[in-house]
Amino acid sequence: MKSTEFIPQTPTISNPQFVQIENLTKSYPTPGGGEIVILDKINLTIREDEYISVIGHSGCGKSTLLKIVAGLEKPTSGLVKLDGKEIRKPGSDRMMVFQHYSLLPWLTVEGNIRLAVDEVFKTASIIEKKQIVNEHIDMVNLTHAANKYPDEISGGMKQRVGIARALATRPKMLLMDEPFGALDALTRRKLQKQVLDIWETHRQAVMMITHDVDEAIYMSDRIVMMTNGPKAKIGEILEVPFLHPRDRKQLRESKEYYEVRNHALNFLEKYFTPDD
Ligand SMILES: Nc1ncnc2c1ncn2[C@@H]1O[C@H](COP(=O)(O)OP(=O)(O)OP(=O)(O)O)[C@@H](O)[C@H]1O
Repeated sequence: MKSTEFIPQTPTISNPQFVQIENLTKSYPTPGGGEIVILDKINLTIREDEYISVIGHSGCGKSTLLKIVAGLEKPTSGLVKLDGKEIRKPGSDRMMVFQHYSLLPWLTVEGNIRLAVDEVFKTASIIEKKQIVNEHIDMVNLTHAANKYPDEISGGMKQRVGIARALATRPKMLLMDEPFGALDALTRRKLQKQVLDIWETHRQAVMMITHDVDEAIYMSDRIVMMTNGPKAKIGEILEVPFLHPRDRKQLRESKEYYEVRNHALNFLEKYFTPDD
């Protein structure tokens, strides 16, 4: 028996209202001098260790919602709080992963991650920073490519660098906008698993936009389903009734998986418009 088994485990209490989106509305001006309401009175809370997916038809305002939580856009009315504090601008407590990798081409894999670590851990020693960088390169299995430049690695590897870069700054929340959307099917599956493995060991709040219902079910605790825009609302929130860690094959063998899947697909179908 390992000695650690005698150590009493302190139950971790996760803040159920870590992220609070309250009555959030977002409008944009129209060329005619009016305004168009994109998001209409959105209310949502996210737990400190919860993985949320957001699905909805193209143009309904998913990215706009994510950008407001990131602090890149301001709500027209309503607010978003993170850990009790109102979000007014971007901060290192929230990191984003985009569909397109946004790496600096003149820096190596290590250099790209190092830049973010230097920016956030200003007072850490060189050795500490190097350790953080190496740990995260290793976490996404890129140690062999640490000295390569972005144009020398594949799309999947670039996305792993983007994920390692976001995680290396130890954010309280990870915001991902279709992070696997640009990848081929096999790479996408591998990276979904890798991200889920990392999240299962280092739980944090995640908000991920996806168009893929299977991805949402495999990865998230709840699926936020948005109605079509303009004036998009949260139509329904679907609980995903599977414990972590998850195994894709076991999920597919369960009847509940298809119930959840059909429920989500029926929701999307209901809001389908022919020009989608
Ligand atoms: N800066 C802006 N000014 C005016 N309108 C905008 C602006 N940004 C987004 N919009 C509009 O807001 C709506 C929602 O856009 P958003 O990108 O959030 O949708 P989405 O659900 O993420 O779409 P997709 O799934 O296609 O990425 C769209 O009609 C878009 O044209």
